[in-house]
Amino acid sequence: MRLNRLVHVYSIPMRARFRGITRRTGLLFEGPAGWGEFCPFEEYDDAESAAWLACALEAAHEGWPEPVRTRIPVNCTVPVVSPERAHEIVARSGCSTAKVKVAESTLAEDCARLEAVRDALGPRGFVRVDANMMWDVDTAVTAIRAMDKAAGGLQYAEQPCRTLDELAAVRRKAGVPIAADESIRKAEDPVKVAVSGAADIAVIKVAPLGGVRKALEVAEACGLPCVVSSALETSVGMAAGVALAAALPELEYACGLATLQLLDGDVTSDSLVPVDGYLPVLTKAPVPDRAEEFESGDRAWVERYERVLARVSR
Ligand SMILES: O=C(O)CCC(=O)c1ccccc1C(=O)O
Ligand SMILES: [Mg+2]
Repeated sequence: MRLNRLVHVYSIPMRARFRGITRRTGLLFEGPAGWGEFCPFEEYDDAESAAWLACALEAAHEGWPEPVRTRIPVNCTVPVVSPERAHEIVARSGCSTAKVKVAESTLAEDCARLEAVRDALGPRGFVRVDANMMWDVDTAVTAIRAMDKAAGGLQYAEQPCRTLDELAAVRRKAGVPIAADESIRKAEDPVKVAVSGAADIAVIKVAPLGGVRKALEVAEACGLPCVVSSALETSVGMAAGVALAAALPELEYACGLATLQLLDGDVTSDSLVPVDGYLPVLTKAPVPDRAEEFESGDRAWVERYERVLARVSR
């Protein structure tokens, strides 16, 4: 495959630290079908990054399957911030579902943040938490029960522990539905992983799963209701997640695609930020007409892209 001509390497500061990072970096390129975004996290090796490139190549060279809906309900995402800041994020978001990152601070701090989130949402909103595999079974059960009380009811708890056996045990004991995220996207073969005995909901991410078509296969194979969630892409990559959510036969839950607000800027003037809790479905990624403002000039990204490209086109 020929190297694409037009390439931008971006670096955008995060408004708050999220999953340990304070800047988001990646590469954008254009193909005959539109723009694609290649943005595996910095620590990912070339093997793990190959799926992320397959997702970007699908956007740039093939385009996406037909949507079955025109807008996507989304949750706002609350990082580890003060209760006051959490309240503000939720109240300003316009979303009726909030996902709160937990397990990075004390349980008391998580509970205080959840109380603030419930206060901002009102009694009819939905609150979910994401622990990113941080707990063992006993810690998870204790924490989830306490957080369920503090939040005035949890919609689900995402990936409380590392393994499927642990998720199944927490699911039996905690009395709150469980969602699998890392168990799917980090699996040897995401299509074959048997999550339905361990979780109630599947979180699917378009870039780590290798594109919209691959992720649709994963969604169908897992046999669970799905929540499409972002990997902190700019609007270019986010459009692929929106295309996946738009093509899923069923969509019961709000999706984790409202993460542009976590970045201090975007590469396009057509930013995919939600209005009244929904994102519009696009047929292709927006043009990154503001990429120059965030251009990092980091050649290492171009080298990474070329190495991984050689791997996927082998
Ligand atoms: O789901 C959301 O609301 C936002 C996306 C999110 O949390 C996330 C973003 C980047 C990397 C990992 C995760 C995660 O779900 O664990
Ligand atoms: Mg998660």
